[in-house]
Amino acid sequence: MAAQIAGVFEPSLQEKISNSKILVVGAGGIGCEILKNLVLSGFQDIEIIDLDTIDVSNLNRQFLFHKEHVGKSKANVARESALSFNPNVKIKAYHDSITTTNYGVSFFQQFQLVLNALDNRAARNHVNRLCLTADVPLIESGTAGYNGQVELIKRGQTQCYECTPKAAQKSFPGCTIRNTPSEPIHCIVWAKHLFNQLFGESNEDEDVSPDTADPEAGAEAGESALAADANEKGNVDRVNTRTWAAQCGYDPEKIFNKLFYDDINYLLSMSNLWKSRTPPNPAKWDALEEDGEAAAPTDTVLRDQKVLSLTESAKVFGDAIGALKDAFGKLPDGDHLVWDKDDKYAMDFVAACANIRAQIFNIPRKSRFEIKSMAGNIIPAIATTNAITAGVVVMHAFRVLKGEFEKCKSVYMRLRPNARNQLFVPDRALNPPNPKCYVCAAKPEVTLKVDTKNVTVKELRDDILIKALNMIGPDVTIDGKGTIVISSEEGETDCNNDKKLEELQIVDGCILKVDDFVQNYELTVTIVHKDPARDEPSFDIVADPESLKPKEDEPEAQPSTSNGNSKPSTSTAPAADDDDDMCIVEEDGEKPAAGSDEAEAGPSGSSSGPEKRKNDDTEGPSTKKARVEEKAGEDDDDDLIVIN
Ligand SMILES: Nc1ncnc2c1ncn2[C@@H]1O[C@H](COP(=O)(O)OP(=O)(O)OP(=O)(O)O)[C@@H](O)[C@H]1O
Ligand SMILES: [Zn+2]
Repeated sequence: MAAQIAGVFEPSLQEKISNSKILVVGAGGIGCEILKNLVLSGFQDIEIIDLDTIDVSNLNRQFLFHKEHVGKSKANVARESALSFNPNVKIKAYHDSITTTNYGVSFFQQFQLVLNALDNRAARNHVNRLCLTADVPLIESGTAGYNGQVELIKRGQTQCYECTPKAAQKSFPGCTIRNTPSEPIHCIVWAKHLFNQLFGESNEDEDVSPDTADPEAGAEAGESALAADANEKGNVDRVNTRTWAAQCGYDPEKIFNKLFYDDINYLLSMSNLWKSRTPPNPAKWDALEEDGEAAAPTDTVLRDQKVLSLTESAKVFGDAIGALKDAFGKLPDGDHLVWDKDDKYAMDFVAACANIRAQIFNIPRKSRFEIKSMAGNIIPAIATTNAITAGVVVMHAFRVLKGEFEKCKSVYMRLRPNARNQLFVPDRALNPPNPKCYVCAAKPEVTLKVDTKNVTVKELRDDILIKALNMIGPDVTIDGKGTIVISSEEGETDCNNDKKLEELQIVDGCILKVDDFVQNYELTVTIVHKDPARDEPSFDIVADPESLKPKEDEPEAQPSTSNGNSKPSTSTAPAADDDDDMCIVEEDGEKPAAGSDEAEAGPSGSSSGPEKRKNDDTEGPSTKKARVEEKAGEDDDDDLIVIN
């Protein structure tokens, strides 16, 4: 191993490599490469954590895993395979999520360095917070296709992962999904929601029935649209969708007619919606056979590539419902299916429903392959990008161990050389912390613009604090009064769950103190009431209260990257006047010295091996909902910052 061979590294680094304890979070595409690099570099004490098991689709690039490992823990198998390179290394593997309470601040404090090799924002945010609290340097990395990025996060010296707002997660307003879809993706999202309503973890926000509370439908929704059926929230849930489907024995014809005929007629009766839109055409099961088209193709290639007709989609729909009903029936009571694009019937179901709904709403239908990419938000994973990225991560690790933080400038990998002929573009300098960051600032605070009349305490906890602000178990008190609104102790404040915020005096101007014990994170939240318009979310989080001031006070526009991440004004753009060589530039214009550890360990920018494209069925298991959402909306621009 390199550190054990005299002369490869300078002696002080050699010693640090041998004596440092390193945590690798994630044993996927980048994680496998990092672990191999660490072991071959001579690290002696490594811990690795991954919550997932090995999928056959990982094998093309996660080279520590082989066919016989499919279904086994990624962390454990990665450990075993890495030990085969060097059985003398101490590697501890955890088959677990890093976001559980088992891995608190004291766990993180054991390590000299943490290396993230994750694929979702929620876990990244969490590790970011714990490393800040534990004051352990974190090297964050990610790839998206041919693009990659490595950055150092060090408390007080660099930006943290949450210093700059990330591109908003691609989500769609409920009434567009439920009432007025206009793009294929709207139908795909609706179909995934339907899957959950029938077989998955049902979620009130994922209702698929017509929404009579749609402000655009106006008063008419109440008059002519069978308002008697609507519940107080305006949803047509005469009976819970799953209960109803179970009562009718998951009969495909009945389900089809309810979703695609009755509900569509209901929507048609909300005539305000169709004043400036093409109205939908309800479809009836009986009428389909007359279409006389061939049965759905059984050949897999054809099945994936062909754009199925309404009749063909209905056939696929029927078959999928039958298979999913059987799978659901075999689960223990209270358990549910999890949508997975690699599960044939789960995917068939979504593709068929999306296409049937698209046809009804005069939206172009898509092939199963296209729907799968959109539903799974797939960006191809490229083995070479992962390998190069992991190489840069470990080079940064060496610098961190040497205390050379200023040399750990963020590095961006691109598909094509830029004007300076660089494939690896480093920032000019470290990006300093954003003093207004709602995570790493001395006194983190945000302004929450929220519909205090309609948003409930439960929504404040689940949708805002946990989902949007990425907390694990928040405790919330009203500042000044000390009233406990939300407690992380189970059941303690359940009586508040369904209360609207204003009922608890959480109104315009109110200040909340939020404390997440697991993350050791305290946040001050100032409430600003808002009345959302149609298609507008019921809340916005504004990290910088200055931006609420009138426009004339607005400061100069901040530079932003192509994915919408705006950097603080102190941030630096990738160096424009660096050396022309296709290598990582150490300082402006300075190349790694031949024979230095960087030169030895560094990836050669122009030596990309054959690129393996991710095949179409490579997304990880769907237990990782947040991951799927995260990838949505990311573009493939050369300037890309984020991250697979
Ligand atoms: N909270 C978490 N705790 C531990 N490991 C996590 C957590 N969230 C994600 N991971 C792991 O991070 C790894 C990221 O690797 P990668 O991006 O290659 O994903 P993948 O699921 O292996 O591949 P793909 O998504 O491309 O099919 C995965 O193995 C995933 O299980
Ligand atoms: Zn920050």
